[in-house]
Amino acid sequence: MTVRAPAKVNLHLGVGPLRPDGYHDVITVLQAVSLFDDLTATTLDPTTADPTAADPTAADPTAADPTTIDGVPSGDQDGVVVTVEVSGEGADPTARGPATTTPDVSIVPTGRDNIAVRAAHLVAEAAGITSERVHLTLTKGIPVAAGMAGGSADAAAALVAFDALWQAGLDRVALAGLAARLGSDVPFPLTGGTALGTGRGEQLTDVLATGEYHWVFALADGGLSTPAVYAEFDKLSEGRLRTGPTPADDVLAALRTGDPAQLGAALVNDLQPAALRLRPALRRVLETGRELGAVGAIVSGSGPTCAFLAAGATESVELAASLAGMGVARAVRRASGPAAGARVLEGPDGADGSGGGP
Ligand SMILES: C[C@](O)(CO)[C@H](O)COP(=O)(O)OP(=O)(O)OC[C@H]1O[C@@H](n2ccc(N)nc2=O)[C@H](O)[C@@H]1O
Ligand SMILES: Nc1ncnc2c1ncn2[C@@H]1O[C@H](COP(=O)(O)OP(=O)(O)OP(=O)(O)O)[C@@H](O)[C@H]1O
Repeated sequence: MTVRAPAKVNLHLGVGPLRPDGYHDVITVLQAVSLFDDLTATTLDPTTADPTAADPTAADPTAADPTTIDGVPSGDQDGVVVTVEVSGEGADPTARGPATTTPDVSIVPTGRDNIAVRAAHLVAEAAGITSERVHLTLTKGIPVAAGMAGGSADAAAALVAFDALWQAGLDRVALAGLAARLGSDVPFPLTGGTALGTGRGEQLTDVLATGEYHWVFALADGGLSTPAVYAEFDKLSEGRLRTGPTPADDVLAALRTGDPAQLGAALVNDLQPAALRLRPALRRVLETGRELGAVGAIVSGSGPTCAFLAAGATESVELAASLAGMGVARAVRRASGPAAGARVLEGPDGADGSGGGP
């Protein structure tokens, strides 16, 4: 069973003050873009050891209660064992070179703190599955800790995959409820397209959007931690009277016209000053993209990826080539939006699932 899920870019990210629960109210407009992670779930014979698997019982040092991680069952209480193998973006570099002692947010964990594993345990709980052994292969095209919701895409893909694999019969509303328990960004890659997010970003409504948008992403070396960027936002807001998050009217109006130049001029990210404080070098990346003709330039979500909107497909090819030539980014990727949400590429029997998905 293989499920593909998309990355996102925030076209508007208005952030309100810190709430008592540690989150911020946001008003955000999210667009899914054609950078994808593929998740393949393979049911294993419970009696066969998997030599490629990481230790599934490796403890999460941050988990005080070993039976849950952030309120989500960890799997310790049942016989559901999920192992993980990662390739592409964020695959553990210690597999290729000397071990590093510094924790690196841009490395994808392969233990039970992988968000796709946590999603699997949530579906197991909902479906009453108590004993299964599954191996997950994550083929990551979405950069990690990059502000493009790669982990959230994997979680959404896992929800869709395990719902189908274990015949849990979860409808869209039930899947979105489990997604919101895993993270504020997780409901969006289930549906994809373009949507308005409120609350902490998890409450989604459709928006009227016309046209196809051509994006160029400048990927950075290393990631940024989302909580650290929100904390920096709070520091920068100290002493300022912040009311609610800024509304997204300009972006919503631009999306109705389908005009990239209008959308480019309307892009807003309230987390951008915080991301730039933590990564001052991103200023030059944004300036370079603008100088090279991007009609919009913004830090994607919590960063450090910079997102550039091009006037059209041809312009995006030129912009990507020029940006790559300037050497301001680790890598440059082109993508278009809106992209579809999480969908089954191949069913459990190897059948093409292109007509399927939630
Ligand atoms: C920056 C965005 O990517 C924009 O879409 C999202 O707001 C982040 O969503 P996410 O990565 O799914 O974040 P979560 O896993 O829900 O929360 C991680 C941490 O980010 C901070 N956080 C997240 C969402 C939010 N509305 N307010 C916050 O302050 C909190 O410190 C929280 O503990
Ligand atoms: N399947 C996964 N893929 C990527 N990161 C994961 C995964 N599972 C857990 N993580 C952890 O989650 C952290 C955030 O990774 P992610 O790629 O989702 O960041 P992000 O794109 O900045 O998130 P967002 O845009 O939703 O704030 C990473 O530091 C990583 O250690």
